[in-house]
Amino acid sequence: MRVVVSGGGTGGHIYPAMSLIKEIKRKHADAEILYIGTETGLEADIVPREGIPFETIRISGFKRKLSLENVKTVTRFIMGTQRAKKLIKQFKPDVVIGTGGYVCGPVVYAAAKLKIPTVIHEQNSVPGLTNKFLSRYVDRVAICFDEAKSFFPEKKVVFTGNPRASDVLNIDREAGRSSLGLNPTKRTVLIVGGSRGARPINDAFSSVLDKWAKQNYQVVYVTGAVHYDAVMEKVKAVDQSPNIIIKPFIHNMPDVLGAVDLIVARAGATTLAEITALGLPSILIPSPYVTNNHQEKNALSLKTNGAAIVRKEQEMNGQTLLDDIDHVFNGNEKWQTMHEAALKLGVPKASENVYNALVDVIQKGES
Ligand SMILES: CC(=O)N[C@H]1[C@@H](OP(=O)(O)OP(=O)(O)OC[C@H]2O[C@@H](n3ccc(=O)[nH]c3=O)[C@H](O)[C@@H]2O)O[C@H](CO)[C@@H](O)[C@@H]1O
Repeated sequence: MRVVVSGGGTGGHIYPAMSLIKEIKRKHADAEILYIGTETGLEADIVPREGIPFETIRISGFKRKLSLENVKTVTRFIMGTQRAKKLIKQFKPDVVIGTGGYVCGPVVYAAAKLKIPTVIHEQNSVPGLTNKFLSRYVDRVAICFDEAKSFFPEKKVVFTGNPRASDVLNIDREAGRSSLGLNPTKRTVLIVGGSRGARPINDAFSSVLDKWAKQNYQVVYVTGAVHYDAVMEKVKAVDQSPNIIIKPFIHNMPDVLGAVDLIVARAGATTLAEITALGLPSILIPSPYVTNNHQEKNALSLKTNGAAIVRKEQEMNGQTLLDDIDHVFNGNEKWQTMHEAALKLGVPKASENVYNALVDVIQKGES
């Protein structure tokens, strides 16, 4: 089986692709994969690290208002499509899948024009511009929230879930614990602002640095690589507590998720797929800076089912973080109820479902 995979920019688009690649290799040990991304997205770090052949194209996203940048974007799209066509013709894939981010635009479009079977994977409840555009040309649209269905041509849609949900179930809790030096006798909360970090959450966390030390749980705090130095400056100014472990980024996130008891996070769809698969209770602070406020819609679908507490960014500060965590850990049966509600929303077979969608379009020789 020969598969071109493309998805980029942030972890939420890349990790589902990586989990799918694992599933393909589990089913076909001799499968050949080519990942097409950009030089500037997180994929340029994450994909080669896993030893997967990686090629890049240059691309940028459309601005919502008219601008000179958009003219450049169109030019890059055309050039990106030409380069993608060249790479695809050389590699000769059986199928091409895009998992979101601007880079998928030219890659999946090029594949469709070359009559190669194509699939896109939409992680969110409200799709991004690239996937909406591509849905006209592809053979299948794999979705993770029922709410996303209405944005796509009905006949192409298949509900699969997010492959990262399957991947996080193959975890080594002990490895997660020891990789961070966690105290096994204490409960742990992980605070993470999405794959690139989130300054407002960092600020809230830093504003109560002295208080974290006094809690009866331990904290793993992930700043996001670009914010690490700024957060550490503040941390150095106070006594660093053994109760807090601070990291710029976590590369073994599935193991770490398995080792913690509660997560405070943005509401990126891939994170939500992971935590529901594991039944991890969550406090979600949706990013208000994303297209159509889609993170809030992602988060509400967990809140409505009792799996998460949702806190708007404008209403969040250091004290609310402490209070919300306290509420879950010390509220009457709160943790257990949220755990059970989260588990009900998980889609553990997602990797297999997306794999089946690929096989289906190959067998039908669509396009
Ligand atoms: C700003 C933005 O546009 N964000 C979008 C992006 O988010 P973002 O990339 O932040 O998305 P997610 O929260 O969905 O996924 C983050 C992924 O990175 C992993 N991780 C994170 C931190 C870390 O230190 N280590 C690590 O491995 C997480 O486990 C997860 O697999 O894609 C998501 C999925 O389409 C969207 O829902 C988000 O709205």
